[in-house]
Amino acid sequence: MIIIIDLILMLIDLTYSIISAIIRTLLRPRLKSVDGELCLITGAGGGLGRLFALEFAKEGAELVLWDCNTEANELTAKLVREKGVKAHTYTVDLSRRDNIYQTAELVRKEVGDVTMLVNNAGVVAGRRMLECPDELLERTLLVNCHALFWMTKAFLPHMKARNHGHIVTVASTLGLFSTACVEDYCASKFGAVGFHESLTHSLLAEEGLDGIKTTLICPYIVNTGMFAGCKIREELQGLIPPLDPLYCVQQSMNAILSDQPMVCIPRVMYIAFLSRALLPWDANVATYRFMGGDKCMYSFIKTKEQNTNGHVKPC
Ligand SMILES: NC(=O)C1=CN([C@@H]2O[C@H](COP(=O)(O)OP(=O)(O)OC[C@H]3O[C@@H](n4cnc5c(N)ncnc54)[C@H](OP(=O)(O)O)[C@@H]3O)[C@@H](O)[C@H]2O)C=CC1
Ligand SMILES: CC1=C(/C=C/C(C)=C/C=C/C(C)=C/C=O)C(C)(C)CCC1
Repeated sequence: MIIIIDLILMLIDLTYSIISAIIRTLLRPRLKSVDGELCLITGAGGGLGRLFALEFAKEGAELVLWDCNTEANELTAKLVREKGVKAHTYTVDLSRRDNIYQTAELVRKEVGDVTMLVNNAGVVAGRRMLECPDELLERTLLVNCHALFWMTKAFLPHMKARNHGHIVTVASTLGLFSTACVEDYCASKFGAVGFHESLTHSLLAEEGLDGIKTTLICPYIVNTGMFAGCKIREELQGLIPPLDPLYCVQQSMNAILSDQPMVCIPRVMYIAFLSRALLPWDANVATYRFMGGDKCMYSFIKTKEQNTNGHVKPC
């Protein structure tokens, strides 16, 4: 008998979530205020990270900016301060767990408890696996995936103590479906998606933690330079163009500020995600070949080779 009641309650919940998701998609959802929040952004010296900092500053959040590139990070801080917002910079190598924990402690002492965490920093080896130094492949996993564990372990306890906070994971569409020649990146982003989802389930399952929100962001190619050269079949490029970084960040901000659990940017990427799960493997291979998704990284790898001259930029 109880199971029947539970089943009816579950079906009501399910219908309600579908209807509210549709309404959220069609109407403009109410956005929360982040005025007075302490927001930490990793990779703040780079493309999306800097734009996230500027958007959060516009919304009135105080900022803690982490990057391994001190100069680029200071420039972000300068731009943020010009908006009359406080910004605190830290030079951190996210591939080093000890460095993350030490810097987190320093932030707690010098600034206070972080209430919003935007795990944005990411790297990609950009070489064919068999020709790539092991350390470079390993670095992708450390920065894009392992660092999520250490960041969460460092900052979640204080959010839990106050039942207040928000953890944002900037993953990728390549965390939902994959392509050739980016094994390190796909493994790390699939890992990031899995980590994020499990963390979200853990928070939902624990009583009294309804004040801690999570958002997973899965963008397609963004014109920041990170994936310069990556392209699909020429005739289809106009149909699914690379994203403008500001558009990507504004769409992400809408998702974050409306406490949306996940967003694919652009929305058409949900179709690729769904077809990966629903269609037979060979059917996906056929659509990849037709759309140029199978070899989309070839020119990226070539461009990266030319830009770096075969050298690895140390963090
Ligand atoms: N660009 C794209 O097409 C897409 C990007 N994404 C994801 O979005 C996020 C942001 O990407 P994007 O802005 O394009 O990337 P960028 O390379 O422009 O910026 C990344 C920033 O992170 C910093 N960083 C790299 N490694 C470390 C490290 N070990 N410790 C601390 N900071 C580090 C970089 O510093 P430095 O410059 O010195 O290396 C850089 O400032 C990433 O997670 C990426 O995977 C998702 C989908 C598409
Ligand atoms: C594989 C594939 C596609 C191409 C996807 C690309 C090119 C994704 C690039 C993503 C990047 C660069 C993410 C970075 O984090 C299509 C055409 C959508 C069709 C379905 C299969």
